[in-house]
Amino acid sequence: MITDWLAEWYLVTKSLHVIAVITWMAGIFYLPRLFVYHAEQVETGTRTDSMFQTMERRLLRGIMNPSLIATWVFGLALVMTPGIVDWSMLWPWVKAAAVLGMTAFHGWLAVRRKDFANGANQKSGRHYRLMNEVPTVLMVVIVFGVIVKW
Ligand code: HEM
Repeated sequence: MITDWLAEWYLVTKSLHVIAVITWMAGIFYLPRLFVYHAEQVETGTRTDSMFQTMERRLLRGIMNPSLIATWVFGLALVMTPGIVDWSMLWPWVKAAAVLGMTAFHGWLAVRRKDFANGANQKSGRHYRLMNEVPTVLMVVIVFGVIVKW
């Protein structure tokens, strides 16, 4: 049975989940910082502009997208592991909402990266600085949710 197998591998799955979370969050926090410098310091069409575009593309495609997929795959494996998630409690619902918010934020960053790649960014450095607070709040909610387990 798959559930027996998931129960046996629970701690390994959880370790892989946390590793994927760390690499995803590294990118989630760093990419908006790159956008701040890109928006404030770099003129469109210069060599520095194309260097920023390369860094942004590689961070998103090489690190963040695979990490998002791994976080979801191992996270859903944990959800299916017997005895781990009690849906009558509050925390799994709060975590689910915050994790969907984090995934939506990732999608927003991907769209903004395309704007920079097309030389069409409209947003200010201040805007990206403010948006950086979104994943911080979500991360606090997720970690307290999954560890304190209200
Ligand atoms: C993407 C969808 C996600 C799903 C389906 C998911 C689901 C889960 C589940 C079911 C557990 C096991 C809880 C337990 O063993 O008691 C877990 C553990 C954990 N998750 Fe997630 N998670 C997701 C994303 C995230 C994100 C984005 C973060 C952090 C920003 C995160 C941080 C953690 C941490 C730190 C643990 C370990 C908690 C502990 O050992 O007590 N997860 N996750």
